Amino acid sequence: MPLLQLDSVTVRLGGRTVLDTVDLAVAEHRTVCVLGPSGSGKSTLLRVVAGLQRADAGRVLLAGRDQSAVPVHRRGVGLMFQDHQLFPQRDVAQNVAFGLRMRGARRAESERRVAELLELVGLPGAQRRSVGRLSGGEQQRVALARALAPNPRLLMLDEPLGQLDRSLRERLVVELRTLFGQLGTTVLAVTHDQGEAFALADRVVVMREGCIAQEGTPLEVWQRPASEFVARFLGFDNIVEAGVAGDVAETVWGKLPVPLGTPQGRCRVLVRPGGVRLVPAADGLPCEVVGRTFRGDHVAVLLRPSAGPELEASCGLGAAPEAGARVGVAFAGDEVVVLGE
Ligand SMILES: Nc1ncnc2c1ncn2[C@@H]1O[C@H](COP(=O)(O)OP(=O)(O)OP(=O)(O)O)[C@@H](O)[C@H]1O
Repeated sequence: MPLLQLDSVTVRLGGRTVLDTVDLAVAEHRTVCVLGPSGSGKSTLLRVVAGLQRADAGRVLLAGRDQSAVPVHRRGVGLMFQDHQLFPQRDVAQNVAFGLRMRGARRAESERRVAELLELVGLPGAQRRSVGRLSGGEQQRVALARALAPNPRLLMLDEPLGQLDRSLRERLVVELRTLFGQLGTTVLAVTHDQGEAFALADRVVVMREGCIAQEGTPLEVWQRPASEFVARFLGFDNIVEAGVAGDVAETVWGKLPVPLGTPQGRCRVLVRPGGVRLVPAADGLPCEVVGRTFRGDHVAVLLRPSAGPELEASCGLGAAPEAGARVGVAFAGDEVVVLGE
C-alpha cells in the first residue's frame, strides 16, 4: 500500500480547474518530485495533501485512510515552504522545537531532539544563534530541522531550495538525498527546477495545467519524454513533424530510424542532442553552425539545416566547430523519441 495516494483529486479555484482528476501514489521511503511550469497546480497539490486546501472531488489517503475529515495538524505531515517562515525574533532552538512544544513535548526531550536534528542537518551547536543572522543556506537547514522534528510520516517541500544560489543548491540537494535515505523519510517535493528534481527524486511527476503529463523515474522521463510538452519543458527542442512507415520516420531533416512497432502515420519526433552527430558536410544533412553555448561538460552547437527547424547537437569540448562552419549531420537511432499527443 502506498503511504500517500491521491484518487481522482479535483480542485476548482475562482472558476478554474486547478487540479483535474489527479491520481498519484507515493510509496513509503521514496522521494517524489513534482515539476511543472508556473501555475500548473504544484503547490495546490501539496496544499490538498496537507489539508490546507479542500478537494472538490476525489480523495486523499494516507496509509490507506481517507483524510477528508482529518484536520491539518492530525495528518502527520511536515511542511517546508520556499520562504521557510522561520520566526526571526527567536533563536534556532526555539524555531526547531516549535512543532515539538506544540505537541506538548517536555523540555528535556525537546532539547535532546533539537540537538540531534541540528547535528543531522549540519548545524551542530547552533541552538542559541539568532535566526535573523543566519545565511540563506543555514536558514534552510533550520527550516528542514523544524519540519523533521515531529517525525512526520510524510515530509512535503515546496521549492525547498528556491532562493539559494546554484552551487549551494547543488550541494544541499546531495545532502538532502543522503539524509532522506538515512532517515527513511517519505518525501513529496515541488520544484520548478528540473536539475533539482532529477537529483533528488526516485520518481518525477511532470504537471501541466492541473494534470499529470508524465510520471516515471528520472531516467525514464529524461530519456523518453512522453509528449512534446514534457520534452520542451525539459529543454529539448529538436522536434519535427514526421510520417512513420515501418521503422523509418520521414522528416524534413531526412529519414530517422525509429523502433519497430512504432505506430504508423503522422507524429512528432524528438532527437535528443546527443543523437545529432557531426559528420563531413558531404556525408549527412548539410547544416550551418549558427551558435555555440558552453555548458561545462559539453558544448551545445546550434545548427541551421537548409529546411526545417534548427537543431542542437551536443559536442565534446574540443570537438565543437566554429560558428559559420558547414557540417553534415547524421542521426543516432537510440536517441530518437517518438512523442505522444
Ligand atoms: N485562491 C485562488 N483563487 C483562484 N485561483 C487560484 C487560487 N490559488 C491558486 N490559484 C490558481 O491556480 C493555479 C495553480 O496554482 P499553484 O500555486 O498550484 O501553481 P504552481 O504550479 O505551484 O505555480 P508556481 O510554480 O508559480 O508556484 C494558478 O493559475 C493560480 O493562479
